[in-house]
Amino acid sequence: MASSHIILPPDDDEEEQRRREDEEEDEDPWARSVLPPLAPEQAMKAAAPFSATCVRISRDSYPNLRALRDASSVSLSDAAYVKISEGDFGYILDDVPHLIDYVPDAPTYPNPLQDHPAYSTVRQYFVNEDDTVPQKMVVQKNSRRGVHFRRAGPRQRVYFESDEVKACIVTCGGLCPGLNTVIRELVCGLSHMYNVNKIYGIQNGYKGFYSSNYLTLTPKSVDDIHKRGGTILGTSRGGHDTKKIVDNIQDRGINQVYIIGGDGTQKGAYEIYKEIRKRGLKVSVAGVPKTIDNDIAIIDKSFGFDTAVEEAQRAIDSAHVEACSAENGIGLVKLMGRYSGFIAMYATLASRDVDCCLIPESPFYMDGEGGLLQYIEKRLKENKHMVIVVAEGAGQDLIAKSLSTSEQQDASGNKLLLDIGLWLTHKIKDYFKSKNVEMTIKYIDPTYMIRAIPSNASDNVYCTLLSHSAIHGAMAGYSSTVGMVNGRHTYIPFYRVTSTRNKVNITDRMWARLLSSTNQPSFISPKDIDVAKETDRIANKPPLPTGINYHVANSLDQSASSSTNGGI
Ligand SMILES: Nc1ncnc2c1ncn2[C@@H]1O[C@H](COP(=O)(O)OP(=O)(O)O)[C@@H](O)[C@H]1O
Ligand SMILES: O=P(O)(O)OC[C@H]1O[C@](O)(COP(=O)(O)O)[C@@H](O)[C@@H]1O
Ligand SMILES: [Mg+2]
Repeated sequence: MASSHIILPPDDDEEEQRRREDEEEDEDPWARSVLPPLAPEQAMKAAAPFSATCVRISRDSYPNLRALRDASSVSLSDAAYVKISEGDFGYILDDVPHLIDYVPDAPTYPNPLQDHPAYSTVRQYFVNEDDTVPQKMVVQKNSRRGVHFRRAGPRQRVYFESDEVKACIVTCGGLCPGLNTVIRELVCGLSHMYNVNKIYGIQNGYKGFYSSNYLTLTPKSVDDIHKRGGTILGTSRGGHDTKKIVDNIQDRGINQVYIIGGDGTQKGAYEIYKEIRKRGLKVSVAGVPKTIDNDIAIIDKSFGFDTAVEEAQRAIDSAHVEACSAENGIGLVKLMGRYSGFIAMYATLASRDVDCCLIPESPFYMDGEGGLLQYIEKRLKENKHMVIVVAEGAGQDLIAKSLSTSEQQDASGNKLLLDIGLWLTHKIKDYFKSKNVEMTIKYIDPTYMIRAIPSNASDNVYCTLLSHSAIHGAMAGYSSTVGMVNGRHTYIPFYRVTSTRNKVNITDRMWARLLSSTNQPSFISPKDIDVAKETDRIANKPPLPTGINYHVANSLDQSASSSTNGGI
């Protein structure tokens, strides 16, 4: 496959001079992009695992970099870490960093799996270095091949000897079913597949790197933890002090860091990686994305999500029973989902007993024609009972307005939510009281119950595969987040999973299915739909703009590059 790596320009005088000129012309900070710490020869080596041709980006390419930034939300400081390659027919590899990007002489060793009695029998067990997975599956005849991620899995050669590995595992952020399974599978996978026996658990999230003892983990000590909810390591919000964390990694000789957590955690993992790289340490950083809200970008689905949706059914069933057993009974269930309403949407679709689902992505209003109260009244008249599911992040603007409270944050900087369930309960009660209509409302808040349980069978298997991908990647010298993309396991650059958030798209067919199953009003005007479509169009813009010159030998033909969706 013909491909080329984009390497930002080295810091030589001539370039410097040109950059200064550019600065004067153009105040866009991207044009003054920080230069990478790599010399071109090192960069060439860095590309070696992908057998690519490295190409320096010249001054002429700055506009392209700016466009890349605009299209994929790459921040200025990320520029030096982005590894983009191009191939035939619009193929783009959004690659992940590798140890030899900055430790060019790191030795390699044969993968011990080849002598493993179970794995050595697998035909084609090792992943081909050139294997990549497309981000978008649906294409047209003339589509460009679009963005790809490196396929996860065991490599023929690894960058660590088994004896040399000192691994640590940390869990951060809120709970999620499956955390213990991931911990277990990381410990057992490292031990059973790669004969690693120095594995440590960091207690209570990021701050545990510098404030607590490290726990020794063995396959025996984690043997049955997957049957328990929560995390045996403990977790926390806040406390990410990059310098202190990396000081401890360095002092204790840790060379593989496994970080399980959500979007905030993956941002933290990226900071740790950058500091490790700055110090030239031979350390792999592997992020395993965790989020009960399913709001991490790029990946198909987060582990624990299915378990959470399943558990939510029990609350909805109870709400339904309560509602059916009363005159004008309403069952109201609040589910998690700070910014994204996936749990509420899937739990509603699965249940079929829900008459209205409210999520943060779809603003609603209470009073007047087409409002929530009018709909509830109509539904009770028709059916004598109803069930409402609300995601905790929905309607926050309405509560804030009526209570005139100021926004508060948790230790990680996440917005602290006001209780939409309680607020709705009072509003609904007041409404019917003012109309002299008898009714009963039962508010069920199972939010913490659905994330504190152990993962179900399919999430357990998913956790195992994610953990194995993380181990294979770290052993092979990659630093990245692992994730399933279109059903295949991949290594995704940290910046890609943290630069945007996965949200329910209220202009796609899934939300329409929900509306048709509940019969609730959409609460949006045609004008709002146009705005949502436009937002969606912008969000789905290809990460690389069309028709740009990336110094690729086999550049794209004009017709392909002018396709409206950028060929992705
Ligand atoms: N931008 C960031 N840079 C570095 N660390 C971060 C960042 N955002 C969050 N973190 C750290 O990641 C950890 C978990 O973040 P949090 O948002 O609470 O949960 P989650 O990872 O589940 O989203 C916390 O310890 C927090 O300090
Ligand atoms: O655990 P806390 O601090 O009460 O926060 C609750 C939040 O945690 C979540 O369950 C998950 O959030 P994270 O992915 O950031 O961990 C949200 O749905 C919810 O809003
Ligand atoms: Mg989060």
